[in-house]
Amino acid sequence: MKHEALLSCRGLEAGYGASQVLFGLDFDIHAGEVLTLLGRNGMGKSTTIKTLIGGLRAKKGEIRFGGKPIHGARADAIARLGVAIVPEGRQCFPNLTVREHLLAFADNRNGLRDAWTLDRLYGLFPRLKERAGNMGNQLSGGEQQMLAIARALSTNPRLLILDEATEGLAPVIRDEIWRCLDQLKAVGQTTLVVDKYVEKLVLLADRHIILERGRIAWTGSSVELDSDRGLWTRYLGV
Ligand SMILES: Nc1ncnc2c1ncn2[C@@H]1O[C@H](COP(=O)(O)OP(=O)(O)OP(=O)(O)O)[C@@H](O)[C@H]1O
Repeated sequence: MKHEALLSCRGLEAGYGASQVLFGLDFDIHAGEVLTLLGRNGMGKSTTIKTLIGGLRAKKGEIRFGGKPIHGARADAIARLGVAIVPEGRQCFPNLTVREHLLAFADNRNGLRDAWTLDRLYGLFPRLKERAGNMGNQLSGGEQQMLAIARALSTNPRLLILDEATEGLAPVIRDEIWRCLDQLKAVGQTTLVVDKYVEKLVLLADRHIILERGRIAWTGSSVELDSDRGLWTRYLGV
């Protein structure tokens, strides 16, 4: 028997005021899976994420996390259940050191095995260990992004969400983020990724959802997406 999904959406509709953006999304994220949300600009990826994390209220439909309904729950309550987001734009604190960032939010309230300790986080991002005593405002953009990911992991989330985590980063730093994703997948961290580097994501992720004007246009495995370049041109503009 298949286990219940960690997160499931049914008939999810959301938007801003009178303008509807999501028109009935149905999808599941299973524990241990790396899932991507793909689609051209303005197709509803960020809106989907905002709705999942309680930043925007669903107009219709259902979101369940760990079996509990969370549509209608507040963002802080959803975070406490174990959903952590690495937002676009990183948002590090200028006056906290790297180490302080990683300790200030550290928690394992959901009792995950193999919790993310400071040592494990430094193992994932050796660069952060070298910069442990530096303030947030002394870090490069790439280091801030690594710190944002490490900080989210320090809360030991059951679901990690990366929203355009490689946006604006130099290729060499982007590679660090891909390497991190690969390691997260190897240790079974359930992760939802929004990013535009499809050629990397088919190597790193298990499954993909393509959004087209607020609807799921296609969903399938990395092998399926990799072998159907028509999807790339039709829906992803690559
Ligand atoms: N705060 C907002 N108020 C009103 N409309 C919005 C708001 N945020 C997004 N939209 C609209 O919702 C639609 C979906 O946007 P969304 O940001 O979810 O797309 P996206 O797929 O994440 O694309 P992008 O990569 O450009 O962010 C777009 O038409 C956008 O203009």
